[in-house]
Amino acid sequence: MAGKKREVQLQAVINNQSLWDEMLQNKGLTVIDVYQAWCGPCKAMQTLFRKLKNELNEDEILHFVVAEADNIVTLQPFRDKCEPIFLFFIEWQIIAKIEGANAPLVNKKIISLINEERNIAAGKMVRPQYHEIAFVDSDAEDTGEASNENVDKVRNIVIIKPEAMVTGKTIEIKEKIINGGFVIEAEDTRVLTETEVRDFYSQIVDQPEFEDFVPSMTNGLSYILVISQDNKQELPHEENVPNPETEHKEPSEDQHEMATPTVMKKKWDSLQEYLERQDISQFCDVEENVDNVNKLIDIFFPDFKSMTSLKLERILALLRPDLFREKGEDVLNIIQDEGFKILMQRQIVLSKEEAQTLCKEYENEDYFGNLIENMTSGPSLALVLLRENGLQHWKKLIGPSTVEEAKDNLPESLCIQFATESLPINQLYGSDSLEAAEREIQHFFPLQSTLALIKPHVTHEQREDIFNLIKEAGFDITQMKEMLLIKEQADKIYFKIVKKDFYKDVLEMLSEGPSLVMVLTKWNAAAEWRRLMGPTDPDEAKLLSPDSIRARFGRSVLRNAVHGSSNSYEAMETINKVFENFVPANTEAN
Ligand SMILES: Nc1ncnc2c1ncn2[C@@H]1O[C@H](COP(=O)(O)OP(=O)(O)OP(=O)(O)O)[C@@H](O)[C@H]1O
Repeated sequence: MAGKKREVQLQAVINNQSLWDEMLQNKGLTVIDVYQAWCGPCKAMQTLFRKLKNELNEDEILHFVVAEADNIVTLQPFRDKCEPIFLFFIEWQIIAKIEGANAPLVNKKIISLINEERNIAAGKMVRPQYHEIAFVDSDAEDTGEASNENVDKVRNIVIIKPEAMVTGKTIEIKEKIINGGFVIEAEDTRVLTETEVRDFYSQIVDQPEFEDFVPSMTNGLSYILVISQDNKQELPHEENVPNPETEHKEPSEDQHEMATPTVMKKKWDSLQEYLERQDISQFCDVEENVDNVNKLIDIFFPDFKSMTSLKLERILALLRPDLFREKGEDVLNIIQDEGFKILMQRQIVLSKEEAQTLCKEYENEDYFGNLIENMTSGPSLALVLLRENGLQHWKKLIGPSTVEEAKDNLPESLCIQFATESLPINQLYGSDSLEAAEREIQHFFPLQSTLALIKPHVTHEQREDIFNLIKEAGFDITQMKEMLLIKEQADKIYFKIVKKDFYKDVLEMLSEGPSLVMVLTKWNAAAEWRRLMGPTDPDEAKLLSPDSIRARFGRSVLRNAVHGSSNSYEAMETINKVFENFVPANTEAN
């Protein structure tokens, strides 16, 4: 009972308009936790509020209230939201708003406003001219970094031309775009139709050379990307601004440096400008006009709007070695229960440099040395997670970076749940922003290419189904051509079995019609493609891997629908023979 009484005193309940009007008479600072009747006030913040009230309220200038949005007209814009919202009320005005249970931020805000109130009362400062904040009823205003997303995001469409595709430039271009701090929101490889080429180049269709240009755009695969840049990105600190003199410098072959989370926060004037500076603008064309971009998104990515309204976000998460070893399974279960889809996962023993980059925020702590030793002592688990509002949700789920901070403010966070004796830090890591996530994913899950083949017996309809499976599995089709595989060509692909008795049957089967030969690219492509193909014998595939391509489209061991390189080394060799001039992605074999 005593505890309950304390709780009532901590936050006065405002659940109708007249109580709200009464509250407006409060002296000092009032912190309003806006809630909905159906999801209740934010419990996670009560420990912090209690602590602050004990520490700061001797002169009774700090008040906490919970206010029910459904019954108070002023709070109408906050109805139908379950994300906690905190309003800061001083002198008849709401002067600040924080969305989400961001304890450190709320803590800082309260302390600074109370200090200000005391200085004003002591005559040390004049009350500032407050500007009451406007409440906007917008779903885009959701939380933290995502607020005003549509206003602050600039989208461009980029087409990487067929002539660049055949040399494998796509991978380099994509890497540079990500390293420039841009986000690839959608991507697709396809042979453009004439109409699509005319739509994309609508500004130059009247030029005399245009008709000669069209075939060069329809004679092979193009790569189409929707790329966004966050207008709100702050300019980097002085030391992080890339030096224009050294900006073009490529890393050496054996140098796989991890981009630090802050280095790339450069706000470019435009994507076009950035591509030019990187010497890659000749391989691709950019559409920047907002109306044209929207029109082209509808043409190339009809599902884009519904996808982005879901705010599906990809992030990198990491379980540090102690946690992964002792409670990895438990954490993976929680991740899935929280609605995250695990797109990729791998165990990785971090290098010292990688550990230092990931632990940069602790570098001034006396335990930093131990931390680096611990981080490099055994495998961590790196994960790529996908979820609606993934970035914010993961941050909230794992809590702040140290146990100390989490203990007071977020006792239910994974930081506290999985705290260890050995180190006072959060055993889980997550990307800081979507831009950082893309760079970290690229670092921990480097791209690799493999050679894939669809055999002649596969019908056109089945090919389409296979393309869909390939795309759903996250592969880029980086290169593709139809080939009638006569012996000379077939030997390049099947060099491992040319001496086998059944090879003549393979040659006969391949001579029945054109095969479709492709380069597929994603992290761990060779192994992932073999997993998607399934066992060699379709009957075995039906038993062991019923969703695999061979189980679904294979007819016999010989006519088993598809082929793939055995490993990344074989892939490199074969791709070089079949697609001359093509530079495949293969960081593993480099
Ligand atoms: N005993 C056999 N009789 C007839 N054809 C066979 C036989 N064994 C393999 N093949 C054919 O030769 C291809 C290559 O054989 P290999 O042993 O390299 O199989 P794999 O590595 O599982 O499959 P792939 O190389 O096609 O991805 C198989 O995909 C299959 O079509």
